[in-house]
Order: sequence, then C-alpha cells, then structure tokens
Amino acid sequence: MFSKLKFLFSYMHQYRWWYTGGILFLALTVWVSVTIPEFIQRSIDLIADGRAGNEADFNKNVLIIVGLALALILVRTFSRILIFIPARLIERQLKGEMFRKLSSFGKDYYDENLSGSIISRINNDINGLRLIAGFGILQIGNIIFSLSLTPYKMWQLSPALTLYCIVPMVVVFIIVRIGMAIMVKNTRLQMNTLQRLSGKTISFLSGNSVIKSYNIYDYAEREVQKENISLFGQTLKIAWIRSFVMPLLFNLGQILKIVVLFVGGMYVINGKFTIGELTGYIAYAALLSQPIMGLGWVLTIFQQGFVGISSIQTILERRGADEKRQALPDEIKANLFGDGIRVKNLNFTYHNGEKPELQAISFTIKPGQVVGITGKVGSGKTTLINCLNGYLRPEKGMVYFGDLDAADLRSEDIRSSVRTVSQEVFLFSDTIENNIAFGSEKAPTKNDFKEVIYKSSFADELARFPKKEKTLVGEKGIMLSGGQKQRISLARALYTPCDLLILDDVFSAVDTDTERFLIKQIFDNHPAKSLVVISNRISVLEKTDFTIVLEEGRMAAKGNHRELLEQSEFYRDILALQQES
Ligand SMILES: Nc1ncnc2c1ncn2[C@@H]1O[C@H](COP(=O)(O)OP(=O)(O)OP(=O)(O)O)[C@@H](O)[C@H]1O
Repeated sequence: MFSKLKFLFSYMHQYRWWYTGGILFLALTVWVSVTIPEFIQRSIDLIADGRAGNEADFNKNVLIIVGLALALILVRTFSRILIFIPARLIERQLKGEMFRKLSSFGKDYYDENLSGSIISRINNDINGLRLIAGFGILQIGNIIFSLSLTPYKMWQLSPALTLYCIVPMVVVFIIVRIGMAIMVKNTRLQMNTLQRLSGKTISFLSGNSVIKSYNIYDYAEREVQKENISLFGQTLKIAWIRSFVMPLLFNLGQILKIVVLFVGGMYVINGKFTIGELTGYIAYAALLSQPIMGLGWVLTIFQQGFVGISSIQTILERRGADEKRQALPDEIKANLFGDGIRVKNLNFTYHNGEKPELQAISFTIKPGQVVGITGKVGSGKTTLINCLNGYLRPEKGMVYFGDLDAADLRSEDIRSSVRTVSQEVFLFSDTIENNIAFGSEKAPTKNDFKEVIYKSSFADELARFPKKEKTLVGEKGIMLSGGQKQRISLARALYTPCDLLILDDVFSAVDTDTERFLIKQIFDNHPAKSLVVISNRISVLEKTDFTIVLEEGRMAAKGNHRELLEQSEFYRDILALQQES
C-alpha cells in the first residue's frame, strides 16, 4: 500500500502546483456551495415575514445568489481543469515509459505474455491510475471540504436534526461499501477475462489465413465464445449490483430530504425553526449527499487503481534485457566487428525449454568471410544466428566480438554491426519506401535506394506498381506476395551499411531465376564485411567459405563444399535431392 502511494506521488509531485491550484479552487467551490443556502434561507424568511419594506433586501439577496451561482460555475470549472489535466499528463508519461520498458524486454517476456493481454493490461491499468490522479483526488478534496463545512453549517442550525440525518447516511454507506467490494472483485475478474479475450482475438485475427485454409472457424469461435460467456456473466453480476447500489447512492439526497422535511417540519410547526431555516437545511442535506456518493466512488477507484498500480510496477520494475550492460563508446562500437566473431563451445537452452537446443558449437567468422548454416528443420539454425545477433543472450564466455564478450554488450550495440533478415518478415502498414528506410534515420550513411532495390531483385516488380515506391503495403504487407515481402525485407537490410549480414532462408520464397540473381548480387558483390547465410540450397552453400551442418543442435560437420561432400551425409543427401529435381 505504502509503495503504491509512493509510486503515485512520485508522478503527481511534478504537477504539485496544478494540484495546489485545483485544491484551492475546490475549497472555494465548496465554500460557495454552502454559502448559497444561507441566502436562500434569508430570502425565504423575508418572504414569510411578509413586511412591505423587505423587497430591497430580498432583491439584494437574489442578486447575491445569482452572483454566487456564476462564481460557482467558474471555480468548479477551474478546479476540474487544474486536477484533470495533470492526470492526463501523467497517463501520457506513463504510457511512454511503459512502451519504452516493454521494448527493452527480451524474447522471454513476449514468450510468456500474449500481446493482446499486454495491450489490454496497459490500457486498463494506466486508466485506473489516471482515475485516481484525477477524479479520485477531486473527490477526496470534495469529500474533505464538504464533510467539514456542510455538517458544521447544519449543526449550527440544529444539532438534533443533524444526528437524525447521520443515521440513514451510515446505513447507506455500509450497504454501498459491501456492494462495492463485490463489484471490485468482479471487475478484477472481468479485467482478466478481457485480457484473455483480447489476447485470443488478436492471435485469431493475425492467424486469419490459417483459420480459413484449415477451415477451423468452429474452433476459433468456441475459444472466443468461452471467454465471451465468462465476460457476459461477470458483466451481468456487476450490472446487478450496480442497479441496486447506484439508486441507493443517487437517492440518498432524497432520503435525507424526507427526514429533514419530516423532523424539520415538526420543528417549524412547534416554532423551533423558521421556514427559511428549514429550506436552508434541506439545501444542506442535498449538498451532504454528494460527498457521501463520492466516497463510494473514491473507494472503488482507489481499490481498482491500486490493482493497476501493482501491475504497472511489475512491468516498470522488471529489468530490461540491456539494463545491466554498459553502452559501448562510439569508437569501439564502430569497430566492433573489426576482428570478426568467435563462437566458443556455445550451449543454449531456451528459458522455457527442457533441453539444450545448441551444444558445444565452436567456429570463427573473420571479416570478409561468407559462412553457410544448414541442417534439418528444427536443428537449431535460427537459434544459432539469434545467439550472434543479440536477440538471444547466451551465457558469458561463449560468443566474442574480438576480445569483447557478447554477454556484456547491449543488444543495441551488437545490432549496430550485425543485421539480420529473418524468416518471419514484418512489414509496417506504410509505403514500400518507408518500409525500406525504416530504422535508418540515425544511420550515419545510407546506400543508394535504387541500387538497393536492384540488388534485392525488386526493381522490375516495383516498376509495375502504379505508385512505385509510394505503394502502400497494407497491414503487415498483406498486398504483397511472400517473395516480394522477403525482398523488401532484404532491401531494408541492405539500405544501411553493416559489418555482418545474416540471411535466414531468404531464398525460400523466390523462383530459381530470382534466386540465381540474388546469389550473384549478394555473393559477388556482398554488401557487408561478412555474410552468414542459412539455407538448404547447394547453389548457395557451394559459394561459402565454409558451411556448418547442424544436427539436433550439434555441429555435425564444418567445411567448404568439397569437404562437406566427404564429411556430411546430410549435405550429400540434399545435393542428390536437388540434382534429381
Ligand atoms: N522461443 C522458443 N522457446 C522454446 N523453444 C524454442 C523456441 N524457439 C525455438 N525453439 C526450439 O528450438 C529448436 C530449434 O529451433 P530453430 O528455430 O532454431 O530451428 P531451425 O533449424 O531454424 O528450424 P527451421 O529450419 O524450421 O527454421 C526447436 O526444437 C524449437 O522447438
């Protein structure tokens, strides 16, 4: 509880002058609200008195009431502006911090959490915190000022009647608290279900083509329906409680009016109260019901918001993958690949895996070399290159850039030298040009756009698009074929110079002519100091300085084309298969 409050105040503190102004205007709002009934009371007494000379006083009172009402509009508006704006600014700041933090997490975090549920959590949790920092603070101020001024004014008029009013207030408050507690519990369940539902919806939407091709609509529908039914049940429960608690809260003012009218009416009949005092008292009773209503809301907002704060804290306090690592000085970073890369007895087990996926792998890539990696499906090829490009983080003493242990380097620094074109192409919903230039803003030099398009064998196809490089690719590149997407991704990698270029099976979705062209461009005139190419095509592998053959995560063989023909059965098999076809 204390740590959550501390967390909240650390953000609110920056806007302390906004809040101070807001609270001052709030105090004024309450003061004006409780002053108006005094003038109403006096005016009614003047009417009841019925004397001819009362008119001037009566008119003066009415003018004062109108003036106070106008002042009330102003001060109330200012109090809300000064409290709600910092809450929105805190929301914006937190969303930015959460996004930066989430971008710094490694693969393990995203393996454990569905993206839909992360999005839903961020929205709900930060929303909860904003409600505390805005509406919650406003209500607390309102309650404190109203509950200290209004009962005081009521007590001055009649202590006994004030005690009569407190009884229904306490009863309503207890009922509302119980109702709110049940509501909060169900709201929490509802939020969890909503997270799961968004997670599933996003994954089904992105796997839409698989659902269509395998005709598994029923499965997708059942999965979504399951969450929908729980969500419906929880929402209904909340609606039931709300339909009981809310009328009680909203009608508390009416209940108090009945009590005041009944007991206060008796006082008027017995001459203890004037009719003006009774009217003033009724206005106070109405004013008093507002903070009591607010109290119910405040408790709910704080309970829900605190759940959100702990979830935000878990994300913000989690260490980013690179937080413990020191950034490299620019001159070292620029020459990171100067002596190549050395892999020494590399073993790697995924954080959620049971057995090592890579075992005892050792090799060195010198600047200028072209290295092939081949092996059966699931033999560890992608895992191996991800250990080189900083996406996966092997233990200390296994991968070195010159003398620097990769385990001590920031992923960002590694990626300034190592670029990967992965199997899973990701294109943004933007133009072809922007997709290629993506991430190049900070690069000191860029290659010629037209040359990059040519080298990626995309020039002819680009010329056929009516809008050329300004063509929009649609969500995740839906307007393009698999091969086109792969070549845009290759062009993106070639656009800014790098030292080590890794190509993960980029020839898989292209025809033989394109493959031949790409091989010529990349091998004869290769754009980086060194190349690592994952492929099972002999036409590619025969051009490398050496190729590593992986079998179940182990290095089964290593050598050039001629050596592998002697050493590796797998290599001979794929050659035979490709010669046949
Ligand atoms: N995120 C992960 N968590 C746990 N295990 C994983 C993860 N990614 C891959 N693996 C496992 O690691 C092994 C090697 O996978 P990897 O993707 O490196 O193989 P690959 O040789 O590149 O396969 P392919 O030819 O299909 O691309 C597989 O058994 C796979 O199940």
